[in-house]
Amino acid sequence: MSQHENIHKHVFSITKQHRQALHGHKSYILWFTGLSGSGKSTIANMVEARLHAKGISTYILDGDNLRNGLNEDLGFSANDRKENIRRIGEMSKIFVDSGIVVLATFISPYANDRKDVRKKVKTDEFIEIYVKCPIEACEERDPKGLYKKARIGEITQFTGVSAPYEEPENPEIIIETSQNTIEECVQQIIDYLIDAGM
Ligand SMILES: Nc1ncnc2c1ncn2[C@@H]1O[C@H](COP(=O)(O)OS(=O)(=O)O)[C@@H](OP(=O)(O)O)[C@H]1O
Ligand SMILES: Nc1ncnc2c1ncn2[C@@H]1O[C@H](COP(=O)(O)OP(=O)(O)O)[C@@H](O)[C@H]1O
Repeated sequence: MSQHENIHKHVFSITKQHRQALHGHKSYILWFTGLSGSGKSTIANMVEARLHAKGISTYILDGDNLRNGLNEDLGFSANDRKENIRRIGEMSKIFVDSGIVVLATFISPYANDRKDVRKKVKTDEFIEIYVKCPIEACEERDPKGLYKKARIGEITQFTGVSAPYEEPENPEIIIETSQNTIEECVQQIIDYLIDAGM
């Protein structure tokens, strides 16, 4: 017997469409993926400020922040990362249903885990942004000193050093943070959203 057999979905009268109409805009997920130090949080922070200034309701879900709360029980094994991304995917879907634009900033190194999130929402509600930056540049930045610790073995399973990162094959947007300024990367995302009517 399925454990879900006795769980019945309740349909409420106020729907995503009602909430979107109240907000006056579409809701969707901007999914930032990339190495530690590639610029996910920096860019998402500025994109959110630009959207907020236009009257768009937003929320940032960030790896470090969520791992101090909802996901405090998870580490960095492949299975724990999968569960991390699964939970964030479910949360992101709830945000989309509530009419809010989600900016999710997670390394999310496994292509299949990202694909699973994509499948949870409609095609145009998931915008994958590959925050592309060579590991050498990320390591040079090392904003939290984590690469240094990973190189001397103080942190294990560190993405790009002792754990894999699978590059997105077909992301909606690629920003190259070692080639372009922060402002240029932010503008590239804003331009995409304007072109897509978001
Ligand atoms: N082993 C290891 N590998 C990668 N990252 C590590 C690790 N240990 C701690 N950290 C810190 O955790 C942040 C990444 O968390 P995420 O939830 O985004 O990771 S994942 O998507 O589940 O792979 C990551 O944040 P960012 O630097 O902002 O990417 C690090 O600060
Ligand atoms: N073009 C750029 N885009 C994003 N970040 C940049 C860029 N150029 C330099 N940086 C710097 O790189 C660092 C990126 O750190 P962070 O945003 O925390 O990365 P992540 O969230 O991916 O770990 C910041 O110190 C930021 O100022």
